[in-house]
Amino acid sequence: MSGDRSQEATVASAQTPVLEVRGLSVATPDGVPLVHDVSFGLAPGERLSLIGESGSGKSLTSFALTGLLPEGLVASGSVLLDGVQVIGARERDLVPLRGRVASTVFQEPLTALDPLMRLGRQVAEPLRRHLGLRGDALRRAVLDALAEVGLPEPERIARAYSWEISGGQRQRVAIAAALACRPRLLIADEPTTALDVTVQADVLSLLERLVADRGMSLLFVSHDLAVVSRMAQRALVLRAGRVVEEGPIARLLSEPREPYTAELVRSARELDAALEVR
Ligand SMILES: Nc1ncnc2c1ncn2[C@@H]1O[C@H](COP(=O)(O)OP(=O)(O)OP(=O)(O)O)[C@@H](O)[C@H]1O
Repeated sequence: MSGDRSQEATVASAQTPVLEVRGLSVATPDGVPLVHDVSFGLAPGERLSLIGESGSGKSLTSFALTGLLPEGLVASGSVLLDGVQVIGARERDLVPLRGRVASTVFQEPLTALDPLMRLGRQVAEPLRRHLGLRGDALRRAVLDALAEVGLPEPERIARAYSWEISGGQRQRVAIAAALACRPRLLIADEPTTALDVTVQADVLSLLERLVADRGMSLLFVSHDLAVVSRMAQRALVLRAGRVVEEGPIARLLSEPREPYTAELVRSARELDAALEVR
């Protein structure tokens, strides 16, 4: 009987949408709208991208999903994360969701990592808090998490500080910490923009592999259409805080309906062509 019930619970959780966003808006304290009426959903294992030029509201939208908006900004509408309402929730009700249900990897790993704390402790933190691991089990889980993101010599990296390793390695450590507790959703906000071009491709391959192997849902935030078309199946195009177009990426690239999307596609192609000429 209890076996049946636990099986039912697993099935129900696999079917619950990971994320359901309805009419999400973000405004300044004096009411200036920065994000307006954004809606979308993410099914288990689905990969969606938010694209748009700088300042279009991609980051504020992604911060609002886990209640991480900058001080003073106000979110309204509805964000159901694994069935839990994020808008208006108390901070102490959101903490258990971050890292456990949804994790964010940011553009600049230096801001995600504490320069005064050994990297191993930073990967250990979510494993201790969410999974209650201690002692040897915790040490092993930290080394496994570092090895899984392709870091050589995980023991050395665990003892190092963030300023002692390269930018690409730092982003791998940030990914290890974000994914240590096997969240259902990864929010990746321009995760390779701050990295050298040679390292970018490796980090994208790593994210692709982890998302596929674990059947995670992915919200991939980027201004770079080439990267987006590799990482996601569907995209929302944001402009000045509003969704102007959405659909499968192949269709957005071949038949953009909005002039703004067409412009994004055109500048991406121009950049590609310029690189080929060189
Ligand atoms: N704390 C804040 N207070 C007031 N306005 C803000 C704040 N943070 C962001 N904004 C404004 O909100 C708009 C959307 O910003 P957001 O960072 O979401 O854009 P973005 O599309 O992620 O751009 P980028 O790719 O440059 O990060 C911008 O006009 C930005 O100036």
